[in-house]
Amino acid sequence: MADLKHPRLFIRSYLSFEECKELEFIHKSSSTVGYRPNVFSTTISHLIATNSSHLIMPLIPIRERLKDKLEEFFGCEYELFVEFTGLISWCKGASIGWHSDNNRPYLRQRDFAAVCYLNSCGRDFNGGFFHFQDGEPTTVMPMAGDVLMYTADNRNIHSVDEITDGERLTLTLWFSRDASHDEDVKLISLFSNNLLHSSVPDSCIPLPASNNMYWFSQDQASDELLGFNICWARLHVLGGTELLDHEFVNILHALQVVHFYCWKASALQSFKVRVGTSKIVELSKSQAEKVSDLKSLLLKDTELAETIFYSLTCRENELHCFDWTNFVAAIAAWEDYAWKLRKEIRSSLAYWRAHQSLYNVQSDKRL
Ligand SMILES: O=C(O)CCC(=O)C(=O)O
Ligand SMILES: [Fe+2]
Repeated sequence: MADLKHPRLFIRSYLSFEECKELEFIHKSSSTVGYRPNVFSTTISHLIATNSSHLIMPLIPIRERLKDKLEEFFGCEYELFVEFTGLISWCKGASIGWHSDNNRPYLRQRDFAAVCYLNSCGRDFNGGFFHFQDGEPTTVMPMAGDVLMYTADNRNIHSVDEITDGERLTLTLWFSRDASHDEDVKLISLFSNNLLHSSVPDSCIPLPASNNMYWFSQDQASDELLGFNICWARLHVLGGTELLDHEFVNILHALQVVHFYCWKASALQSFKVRVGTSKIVELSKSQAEKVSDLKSLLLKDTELAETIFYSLTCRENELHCFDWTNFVAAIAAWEDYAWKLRKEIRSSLAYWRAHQSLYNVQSDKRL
């Protein structure tokens, strides 16, 4: 190990661009308001609770690779349990001062942290540099694919500068030596209840959680008079609220499909279309009224929503415009994608239950 005084590891380009994009899709279509101001998070238990368990499948091999790498580097093979896995984004105004990650009585079980950067400073957001108080590296400028691993104790006191623009996204994991804090055991029991004993017919349509999990206001204490529903806000910044019609069972369903379209279309380099060249489908009068009623109810502070969720690239005069034909194709592709993952999770669950551990069954040599 390089530095015993400050045990840490920084690896560039550990995750591929495609892995980052897939996790971005999952987060942007599933997040809830987070645990700190201007922070949003997607936890595995939330994915399970919203009938989106299958969306954890892309996380499983990444999580496993991170754990193996961390155990190897810090010399604690087979000693660690994942205590928490989450996709976490910080928007304009979010920051955190000097701290260590086990600095609260209820966080004492945390032994290590792994932070994977899923998008890039200067391109997707501004600000948000990571600093260690002592030792090398001192400062990390987050770039998509990079990973930072460090001990959760006071040998690695760190801070994150305020985000000044855009949305900074990470996959963050904490690890513990204490088996009673193994999140896998808790998650497997949630999966089992959800996927095995469900009385409702099998479906990939997400089910939104309670409204307060999606309600953002600058002052969390204020009531629902100001602020916005983050699902509506995310659709709004993509121009997608004009597309809502009978195709979508609920707002989360629309958000997943629209973000899926954004993910796949940008991979094909055909997503950014100059203003004026796209065909937008006109809604019927009654559909338009319904959307507008919902919008006024759920997007009370449009300006704030745009400040929080507009990406930097959106502002560069290049607007995201929808091509209706591609969009209809994306609806079908999203369904295929979801069912494929659903099948995978169903076939993995028996192995997970037997081992009480979430792992990549398909690549497992024991089979
Ligand atoms: O996102 C980061 O770079 C680190 C965040 C952090 O320090 C924390 O969540 O404790
Ligand atoms: Fe931290």
